[in-house]
Amino acid sequence: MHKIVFVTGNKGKFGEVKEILEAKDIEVIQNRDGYPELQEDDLEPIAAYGAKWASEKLGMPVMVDDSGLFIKALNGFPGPYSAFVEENLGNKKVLRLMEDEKDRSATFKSVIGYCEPGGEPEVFTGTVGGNISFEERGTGGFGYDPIFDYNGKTFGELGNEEKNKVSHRRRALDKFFEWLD
Ligand SMILES: O=P(O)(O)OP(=O)(O)OP(=O)(O)OC[C@H]1O[C@@H](n2cnc3c(O)ncnc32)[C@H](O)[C@@H]1O
Ligand SMILES: [Mg+2]
Repeated sequence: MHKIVFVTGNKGKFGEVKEILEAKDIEVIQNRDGYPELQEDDLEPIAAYGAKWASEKLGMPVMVDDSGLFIKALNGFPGPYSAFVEENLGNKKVLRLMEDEKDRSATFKSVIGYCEPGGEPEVFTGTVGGNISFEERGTGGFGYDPIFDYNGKTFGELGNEEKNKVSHRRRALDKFFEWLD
């Protein structure tokens, strides 16, 4: 049986990952110490570096999840700056930026970084396409979920179980499981 430390300060991410991993008989423990986040245009190098750094520091197999929302009409913004934008601007301001945009398409992306002490990091990427809604809807999930419309319902309206079947995070974790086996 695998036992993995998930380094994240995000309660929503941890809850989702725990549910998905436990169904696969993988034990996951949260560590909130964080890791140095590289300033990069994409998420893969950030997740790879974070996983390597934290596994060496903790001396255990570690996973991290660097994720973000890429909005087409905003040239991929907030992308790697998703955490900063969520904390400092919030969903209402993102909706304001999108006020006059007809093309509402957006991609959620999750990059799982995994590393064992002394090893090299692996990364697994999952994406899901949707549209930025015109208003916040739903109270489930976290972060950008209330403004990400997937087939007519926002991730905030879907509920955890449904979100976990189709989310970017789920798709990245499925690749991770395939590799782990
Ligand atoms: O400690 P870490 O794991 O870094 O937690 P974080 O919240 O800082 O996470 P990121 O650096 O990966 O930034 C991603 C941002 O995108 C948001 N986000 C990521 N996945 C999401 C999801 O499934 N639904 C809604 N928002 C999401 C998340 O809340 C952050 O604001
Ligand atoms: Mg972060």
